[in-house]
Amino acid sequence: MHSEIFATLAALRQQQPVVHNITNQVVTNTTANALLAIGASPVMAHAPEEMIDMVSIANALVINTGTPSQGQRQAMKAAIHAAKEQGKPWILDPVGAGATPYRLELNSELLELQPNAIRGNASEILTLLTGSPTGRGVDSACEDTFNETLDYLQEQAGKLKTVLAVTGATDYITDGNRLATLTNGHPMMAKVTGTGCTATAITGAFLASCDDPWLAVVASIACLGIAGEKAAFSAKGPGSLQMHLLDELYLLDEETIKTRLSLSSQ
Ligand SMILES: Nc1ncnc2c1ncn2[C@@H]1O[C@H](COP(=O)(O)OP(=O)(O)OP(=O)(O)O)[C@@H](O)[C@H]1O
Ligand SMILES: Cc1ncsc1CCO
Ligand SMILES: [Mg+2]
Repeated sequence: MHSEIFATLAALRQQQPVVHNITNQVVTNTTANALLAIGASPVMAHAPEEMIDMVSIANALVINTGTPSQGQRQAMKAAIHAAKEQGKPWILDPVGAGATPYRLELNSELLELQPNAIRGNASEILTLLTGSPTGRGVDSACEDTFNETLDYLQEQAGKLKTVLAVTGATDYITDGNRLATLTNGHPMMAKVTGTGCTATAITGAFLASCDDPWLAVVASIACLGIAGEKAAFSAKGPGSLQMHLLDELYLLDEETIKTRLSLSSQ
């Protein structure tokens, strides 16, 4: 599958999609730089007054609930409605969905607006799907047992007509019919805040450049995992990992994807 993944990345680099992000205060800079490194054109905007105009110049919308204010909540809904009207894909990152009742309520509201894809860690995705909080803040607390719930994940993706991506040591991506399991990446990636938010942001770019949303999400998560494990070779710790990750996203080529891809799909 490496050639389909590279073709998807090549299409993204050719198109340089504009990706509109309504995201959290922690990762705004990191995710903008990751989008530039992979070949997209980021714009970060959350004033409710400019949402319709901003969506109209964008090719995809990324919604991340990491630091959700009341104003952002309003902006998110306005932007999502505009994206749906204009037939543009949008992706949800339900950051810390189970951390507080406010976050769970907001994320449940956003789920009802039918995202084209949803990416989170195991706790966030299970919280969102079941409505019962799990996890610790923005970090996952149920990854070890996640593979027991894969049938449920597939069933929910089919029911919600979306692509669900659960990331962690192993990444699972399903649209209800197809399931990809990826084991690229490196444990140090979890020691840099916002690597998951980066996964979601670049997935917005892949969704803009690929007609098959499942393939777009698989390609995105595979590219990040491969770039992350390569970055970890040259990194001394989380600080330099963050810097090397941007370089590896920028340098990613077909040969690297071919030799490093660790994916099974069914
Ligand atoms: N133990 C691990 N081994 C390999 N790769 C990992 C590991 N933990 C995370 N990753 C990779 O790191 C990236 C982010 O995934 P993660 O599940 O940590 O996101 P997250 O919890 O939403 O992060 P954040 O909230 O900080 O943005 C994914 O590409 C994932 O594959
Ligand atoms: C640490 C943190 N807190 C809110 S959002 C965020 C970034 C990782 O999700
Ligand atoms: Mg996250």
